[in-house]
Amino acid sequence: MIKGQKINYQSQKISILKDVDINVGFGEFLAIVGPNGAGKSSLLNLLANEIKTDNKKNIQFKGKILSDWNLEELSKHKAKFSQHNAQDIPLLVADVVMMGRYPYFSSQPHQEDFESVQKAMAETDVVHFQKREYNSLSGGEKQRVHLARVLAQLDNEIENTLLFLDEPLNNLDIKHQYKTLELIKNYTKTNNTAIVVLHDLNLAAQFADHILLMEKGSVLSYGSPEKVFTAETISKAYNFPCTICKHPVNDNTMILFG
Ligand SMILES: Nc1ncnc2c1ncn2[C@@H]1O[C@H](COP(=O)(O)OP(=O)(O)OP(=O)(O)O)[C@@H](O)[C@H]1O
Repeated sequence: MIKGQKINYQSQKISILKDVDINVGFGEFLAIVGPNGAGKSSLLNLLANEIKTDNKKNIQFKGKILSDWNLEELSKHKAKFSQHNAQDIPLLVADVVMMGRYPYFSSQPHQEDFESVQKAMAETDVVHFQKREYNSLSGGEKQRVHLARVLAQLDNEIENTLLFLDEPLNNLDIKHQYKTLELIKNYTKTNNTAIVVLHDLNLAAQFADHILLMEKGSVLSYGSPEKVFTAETISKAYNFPCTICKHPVNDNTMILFG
């Protein structure tokens, strides 16, 4: 679906990404993890075509160089949920979700746009807020509205779409954290791909197919949760002690800190 070789990125002469290799397939759930400042958001922004750089020739999306894509066409193949969503949008909730449909109509939304909005709002449990002012919602409720917006953006006939999510669990209560990860997992089960920045390593181990662990702009480890999440690797990345064991219920890799 998307691959990049030796991705380097610098801003204001500071090197932010160094020789990052990445290859994410159709139907894959990739979690990008790592300590603060490791370069996770920068990598996501670069892959999502949201950073202006000359260095995009070595990123290919669906077999075509990322910078060669027509932007309108690209917006129907991939969507991105940002870490810092706008907190002040003077619109009703349903109209914020409709923003995801902008690539599909010019002046007035069509019936299918309204249907996509309703479907996406149901998936993220915000239907009951749809006529509320977006600005009146809580932080977690606003997050779910933006999640609905990006889902509505990718509700189309294209076979393999790609969702980028930068810390989608911020502000969410435990039930909505799990519901969101289950939603992303189900999205990947129909051959779509999700690349998700997560801070909770145990949730990453439980839901992701592969983990990309970053440290200081480079890839420290990349592979299955069992391969990446060793006590030695995690302690090195986070400079914090941990123990690895098996989750007593689902047998997934479990990390205990301290
Ligand atoms: N435009 C910029 N100019 C200078 N430095 C930058 C710029 N953008 C990012 N950085 C720096 O690059 C590093 C990586 O930032 P990035 O936001 O990608 O990290 P992150 O892994 O997503 O961190 P966090 O977990 O805190 O969100 C940080 O040290 C950050 O301060």
